[in-house]
Formats: sequence, structure tokens, C-alpha cells
Amino acid sequence: MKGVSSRSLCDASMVTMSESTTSSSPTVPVVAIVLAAGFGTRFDPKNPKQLVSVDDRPVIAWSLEAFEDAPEVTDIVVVVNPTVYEAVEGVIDERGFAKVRALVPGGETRADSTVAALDFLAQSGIPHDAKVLIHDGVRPFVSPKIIGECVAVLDSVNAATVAVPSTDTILLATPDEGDDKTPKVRAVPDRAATFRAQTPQCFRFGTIRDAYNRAADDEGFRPTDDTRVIIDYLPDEPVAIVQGSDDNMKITVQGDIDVAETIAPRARRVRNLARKRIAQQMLADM
Ligand SMILES: Nc1ccn([C@@H]2O[C@H](COP(=O)(O)OP(=O)(O)OP(=O)(O)O)[C@@H](O)[C@H]2O)c(=O)n1
Ligand SMILES: C[C@](O)(CO)[C@H](O)COP(=O)(O)O
Repeated sequence: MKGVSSRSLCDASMVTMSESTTSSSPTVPVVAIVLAAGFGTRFDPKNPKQLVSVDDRPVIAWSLEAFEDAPEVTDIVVVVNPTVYEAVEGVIDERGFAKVRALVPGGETRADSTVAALDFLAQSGIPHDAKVLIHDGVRPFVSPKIIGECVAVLDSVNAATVAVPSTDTILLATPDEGDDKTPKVRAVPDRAATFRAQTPQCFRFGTIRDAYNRAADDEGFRPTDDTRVIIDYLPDEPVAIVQGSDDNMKITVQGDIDVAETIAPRARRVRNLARKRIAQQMLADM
């Protein structure tokens, strides 16, 4: 795999964020980091889930299109592994995703891949107060509304995550404990206080970079999301919750593709409607 692709991040388009969503705040780059460097061990490592077609288009194309279409987003960085690099690049070229500035090689874990993207942004000279939305490339149906709310909430907090209230009661367990080596329940939090994390997870660049820098020496730290890095390493930093949706599902196992096929037509309608609204707004502004 090539290193970072030749697309350049630091060009004028990094500061072209739409006036409509930023009237109350100075114009800063809004960068979507789309993570697509996973190996799909729970899905099928021989058939990368990022590239599987849902409603005739690869999962990664759905995810990238959401940010390409979002007027608030100025730049996209895609994190890839050697197995998917060429195919992802092909998708970007074929679909003309013009906001994609770079394909960055990922790491062994999701957190390593996030760090690779943050390092790349730092080397590119991104400002401290840039807004960064970190998204699982295998959550294809993130909506225009969720993206807009993620960008807006960063005017009031430095960190936020998309999440949905849990409808099940969540059990906190100690894995593989006792003689029988099975998990044992150790706490049952109030359901009203439990949410299921989704993505995007959204941060001011300086905040998430600081949190990951502090976590860097902790070798055993294996966070499954970016919010945990803030909670553990910047505990005084409030993390807001942006309302997610069940349609913003993550493709994890094979059965999720059938679910995704049922959501895809609805997601397509939502995106078409958003495109029409943007076009109408542009006409009205002329
Ligand atoms: N080293 C990694 C691991 C994960 N991811 C990305 O993080 C997101 C969420 O991860 P997950 O669903 O766990 O994907 P995989 O790691 O591919 O799956 P598995 O855990 O089953 O191997 C995915 O978009 C995945 O591509 C990544 O960029 N780099
Ligand atoms: C970030 C995430 O999608 C929030 O639900 C999730 O934690 C990713 O976990 P995975 O183990 O990488 O699937």
C-alpha cells in the first residue's frame, strides 16, 4: 500500500464551511474521518464488509456519500488497510467524492486507526479548533440531520457522541470470572442512564488529540470508541449526546446485511430529500 495518498489536505477547501450552519461561530475546517481499516473478523475477513454491496453500492460508498453531501463538512480523510486500499480508492474516483483529501494507512486496532488520522491532520497543520467527526465506515446510513447536529453541538462543547437510549437493561459484567470461567454480573445501571454509542463521535481537534496523546503510554488501553478516550483521560471534559437512530446501524456480522438492505431505500429517500432542500436553499440564496 502506498503511504498517504497524493491527495492534499491543506488546500483552500478546508475552510469553505457553509455560512448557514456557522453563523454563530468562526469558520473552521470540519473534517470527517471515515474509518475503513478494520479486518471484519466477525463478518468475514475474506470478504471485507466495507466493500460489500447494499442496494447495489458498497457500504463505504454509502458512508462517504453522507459526508460528501453534507454542506457542513469541508474535508474527508479515509483510513484504510492494504486489503481494501485500491477498492476504496476506486470507489472514491468512480463516484467523484471531491472532499476526500487523503487515504491514510490504519493500524491494528480502531484506536490506532483514529490516531493515524489525527497524526495526519496534525502534520497537515489543521487548526486546534477544527471540528472532527470520527465515523465508522461500516455505518452506512448516517443521516444528514445527525451530521448537522454533530457539527452544531461543537459550538457549545468540545466533545460529543451520537447515541441512542438503550431499550434493554444493560448489565455490567466481569468477563470469564470464577471457576466456571463465565461472565458474572457486577452492576445493573439505571436503564434511563444507559445509551448505545454510535458514530459519528465529534470533537474539537485539540481536545481529541490531547486525549489520545495522554492515552499513548497506556499500552493495555484498548478503547472500542473515541468517547472513552475523553472520559478516561480528560474526565472534566463534558461529552454531549446527539440523538442517533436505529437506522444508523453498524454492519458487524453477516446478518446485518439483510437489515441494511431493508433500511437502504429509506436512507436513499432521506438523502434525496436533503439534496433537494440544499438545491432549493441555494436557489433562494442567489
Ligand atoms: N484496526 C481497525 C479496526 C476497525 N476500524 C474501523 O472501525 C469501524 C468499527 O469497527 P468494527 O465494526 O469492529 O470493524 P472491524 O474491526 O472490521 O470488525 P471486527 O472487530 O469484527 O474485526 C469499522 O469501520 C472499521 O473499519 C479501523 O479503521 N481500523
Ligand atoms: C464506535 C462504535 O461503533 C460505537 O458503538 C463501536 O464501539 C465500535 O466497536 P467495534 O468493536 O469496533 O465494533
